[in-house]
Amino acid sequence: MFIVIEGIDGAGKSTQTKLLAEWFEEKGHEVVLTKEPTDTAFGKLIRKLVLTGGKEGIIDGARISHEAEALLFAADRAEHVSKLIKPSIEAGKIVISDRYFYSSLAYQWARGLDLEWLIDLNRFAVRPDLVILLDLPVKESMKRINGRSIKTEFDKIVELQKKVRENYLKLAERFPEIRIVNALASVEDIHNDIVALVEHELFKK
Ligand SMILES: Nc1ncnc2c1ncn2[C@@H]1O[C@H](COP(=O)(O)OP(=O)(O)O)[C@@H](O)[C@H]1O
Ligand SMILES: Cc1cn([C@H]2C[C@H](O)[C@@H](COP(=O)(O)OP(=O)(O)O)O2)c(=O)[nH]c1=O
Repeated sequence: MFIVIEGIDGAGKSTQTKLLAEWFEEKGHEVVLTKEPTDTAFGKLIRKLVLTGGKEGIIDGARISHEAEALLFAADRAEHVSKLIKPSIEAGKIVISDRYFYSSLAYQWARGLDLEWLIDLNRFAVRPDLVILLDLPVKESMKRINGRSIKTEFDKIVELQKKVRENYLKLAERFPEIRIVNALASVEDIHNDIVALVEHELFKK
């Protein structure tokens, strides 16, 4: 089974992926908890070039293009799918990813790239059984992020986060595997909502 948790920065993805992994482990399942961008060389390159917003991202004095950004995230994902996600699913493990293909659609589309191109670029990405979209207003997520020490370039741009949120909600209309969960609730209530969705998916299967 392959489950993805999506949402804008500060929605509660890392918090909920850990709780869901523990829930599966308590039921005796073997869980692979992963994230995008990954911690491989590709993920490190992305953080260096894209997320710092600092001088590392500058090549010949200009920030890398949005197209190059999208290609980097897709390259990281191609390795992630072939080396970790697919083999783990085939081995009968529960894979839970903090961000995946839908982040590329929501964020790079917000950066002005063509949605159909982004979907084509990621056609190799095996589709999850369930995608949990943690949805909340940006003013709340910003409050949560401000409590965090390290901020990425994306975190700080409120306008971008608003566009990303709108994009996610549009994607939820297009991709039936996406389920929207109210991320304004308490950590425990969100976890219970996610468990209810997972149980439904497990029994439905
Ligand atoms: N339901 C919640 N209500 C209030 N604060 C939360 C909730 N879930 C997470 N947080 C806090 O908000 C911040 C962002 O949570 P995190 O899980 O890191 O979000 P993300 O991974 O989506 O960026 C953290 O400080 C976390 O403790
Ligand atoms: C996976 C992915 C992330 N992103 C953005 C979303 C986040 O703002 C940023 C980093 O993701 P984030 O989840 O914050 O990673 P970390 O916690 O390691 O910093 O990258 C994209 O723009 N496209 C993608 O395909």
